[in-house]
Amino acid sequence: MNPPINEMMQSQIQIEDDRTGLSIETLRRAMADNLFYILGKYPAIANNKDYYMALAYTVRDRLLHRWLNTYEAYMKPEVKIVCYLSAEFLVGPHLANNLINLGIYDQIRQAVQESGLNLQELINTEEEPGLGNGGLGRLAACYMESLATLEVPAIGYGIRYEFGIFDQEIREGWQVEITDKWLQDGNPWEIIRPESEVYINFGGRTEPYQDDQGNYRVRWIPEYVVKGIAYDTPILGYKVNTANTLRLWKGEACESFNFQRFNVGDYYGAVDTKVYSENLTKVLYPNDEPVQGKELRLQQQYFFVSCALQDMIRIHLTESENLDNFGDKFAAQLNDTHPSIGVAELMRLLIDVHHYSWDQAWDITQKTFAYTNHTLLPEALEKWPLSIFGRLLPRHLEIIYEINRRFLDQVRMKYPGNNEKLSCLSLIDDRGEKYIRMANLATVGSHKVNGVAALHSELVKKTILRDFYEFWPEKFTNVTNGVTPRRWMVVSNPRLSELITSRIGDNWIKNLDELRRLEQFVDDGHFRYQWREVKWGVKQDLANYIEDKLGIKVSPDTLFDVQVKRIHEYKRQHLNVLQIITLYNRIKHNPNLDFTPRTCIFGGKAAPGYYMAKLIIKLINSVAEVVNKDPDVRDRLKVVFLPDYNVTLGQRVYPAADLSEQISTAGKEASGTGNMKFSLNGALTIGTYDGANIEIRQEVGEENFFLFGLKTEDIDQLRAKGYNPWDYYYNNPELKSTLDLISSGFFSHGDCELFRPLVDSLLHSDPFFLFADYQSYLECQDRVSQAYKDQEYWTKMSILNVARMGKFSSDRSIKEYCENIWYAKPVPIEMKDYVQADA
Ligand SMILES: [N-]=[N+]=N[C@]1([C@H](N)O)O[C@H](CO)[C@@H](O)[C@H](O)[C@H]1O
Repeated sequence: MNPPINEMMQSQIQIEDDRTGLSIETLRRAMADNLFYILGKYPAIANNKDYYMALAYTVRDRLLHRWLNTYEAYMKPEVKIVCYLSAEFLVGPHLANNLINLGIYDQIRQAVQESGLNLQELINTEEEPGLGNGGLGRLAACYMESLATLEVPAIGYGIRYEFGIFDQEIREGWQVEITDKWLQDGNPWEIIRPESEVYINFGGRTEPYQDDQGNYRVRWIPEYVVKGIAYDTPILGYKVNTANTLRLWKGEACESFNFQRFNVGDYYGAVDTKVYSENLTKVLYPNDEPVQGKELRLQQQYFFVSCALQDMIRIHLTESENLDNFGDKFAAQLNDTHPSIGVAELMRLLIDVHHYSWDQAWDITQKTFAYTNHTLLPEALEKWPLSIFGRLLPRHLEIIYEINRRFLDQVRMKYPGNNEKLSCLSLIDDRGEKYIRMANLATVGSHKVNGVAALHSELVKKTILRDFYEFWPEKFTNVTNGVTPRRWMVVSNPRLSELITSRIGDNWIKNLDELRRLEQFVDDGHFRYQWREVKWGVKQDLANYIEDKLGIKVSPDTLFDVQVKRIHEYKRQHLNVLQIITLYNRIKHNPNLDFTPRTCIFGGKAAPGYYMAKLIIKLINSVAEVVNKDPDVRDRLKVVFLPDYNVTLGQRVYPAADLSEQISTAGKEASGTGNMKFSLNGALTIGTYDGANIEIRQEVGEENFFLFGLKTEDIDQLRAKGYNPWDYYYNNPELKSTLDLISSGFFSHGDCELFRPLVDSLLHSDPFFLFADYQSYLECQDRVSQAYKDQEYWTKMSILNVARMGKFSSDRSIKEYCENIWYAKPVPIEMKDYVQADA
């Protein structure tokens, strides 16, 4: 017999309080309940991983109301949703960030403490989802967090790789890649959505036919079909009710087991479609920039994009008759060309499945899509051989031909008889083996194209997309990258955040321009003292981590000179090493040299197939081995390579830096985002006139930025008149002795061959102009050493750097995308109780 209503409501409210209450007692009980009922453990047999999971579920309970209220609010036809299509989302660990964005960090810390546990230890047990390579993937994550904090409806669409970016181990100085089993202990932050399944075709052929109304149509008869299943992760805004969704797709077999095959003993055949389908989303391609034209990569791209577009159409048709206003409901951003097949896929879905005319479909497509370019590197511009493309996506090839035919008709109109223009603008590169140019497809199919920093966007218009810019100047714009201050300041650097808040309140966390108010305290000696104390404390933490992980003793009294980012020749980690060897030589030649003690810290993964990048890692570790134990150096110079650099380690490193190395060859780093994270944590930048360095210098003031090196125009002139690295080698004794020391085998136990490929590449071609910038860099580093001696002066520059970095919040970037590209507006979420909630 059911209990009387109010008793039921009472127990319901009780349950509700248990699952959303924030009193310390309720939180403690919730953790204990989850440990028992979800993890099936009791304290005596539980470890930190179990407690972490129990806590994660406790926190998840306290965001579900926001999440479901947000989801429901977006289902209204008038609500425009931003869909961020990205092959990478480098979200980082969730727990600490969710506690900060829910505003419950202190309650949870107390509840965990009263349970006899340590919150930071539980936070450190979380395995981060490494679903990205570097800047592009992390930018997508910062943007998703800012979209939620600004209460802009958004869905992030991507791939749920079973194995993310490899874990990096360093063995005898060499990088070794370890499979990233991030899911092995389960993932409490995602919810599977079986009802979201969609079907994705591959291969086969197309067939024209006439439908019942006599319309000519085309059907696609695929060779095989894969099922796409969505896994949703909530993306919380900071202290708002909004919780947007990151919807990542996993490939599954339509039929996971074929009994007929099994019955005839064909055991592999019985599961091959299962293996094939799941392989699709098995692993992330570990290349940051250079593309690998592997068929599986194109399959991955088409898979998640088709899942996303079918899902968007399903959402639209739950509230609208047809897809006429699809471009008003959704703004789909192409995060580089990786999802650009979406242009042809939306055309296919609109024409073949929903029977729109070509022109109607094309209007909807161009209105829906916008494209962000993230790199100028020629080897990073995706182009697919027609052979692979046509075999895998026969219908899309037909559609791309038709898009191209109609587009080139327009081009002929504007440039009659100009075949050069036609072949430059064509979606098809038909010189030699034919290719589909994905950047051209993305540009033609989008209403807006943007670069990621002012210089980069100008170079996009002047170089790789020049002809398109001349054809459609109004399409091109810039949105300089940004980073979220929640993860990169509040979560990563609580001590600095508290010091800032103690002086200007905490509005800066949601309105980063407020940091400017710190300027009034730059002449306050006590504030500068507090500023240095915070930095010293964080440096001590990193020093402890380095000793614990690597057994290397470094002192927080030294200048922490840090370069962390993917290893790539254009990022010039090897120029930094040349500088270190030069400093070492100076000490060796004059041990009593007046030397500002320095700890040079590196971190970053090299793409497994990128030999030169791996050799650079080996060189860094080899130089470290010699310098760190050389008695003449007397600990005044230390070199450290931090293994397995990722978001979690970044959160340790950015707050601890004094000097941020942003030394790419001018014109090569589209933007950089690490540069912003360092500066927001009080590090001063030594950098070239490249990417967002330029805008950081403009904001913080030239006097608070250590600029060196050639600008893009200088590099172009040098290249034009013929650049001979040997000239620099013979005319600069310090450079020569530095190179000669490497060639002599001094850092490789006498093996002169080990680093020859690197030395030869520099002496014979030096494609990234290290020699040309070497002297300017060394002199700039001397200025840094001088400046660091005057700690009051350095602290003033550090405070001014933070105070003037407001522009580089990803909130500002998202506001620009909303105003100039997506035409999307905030939709504040009213919290409705699904059951009596007292959160
Ligand atoms: N691909 N890609 N490009 C990059 C980074 N490597 O991920 O995108 C990042 C995000 O836009 C940029 O900051 C960076 O300069 C650029 O090289």
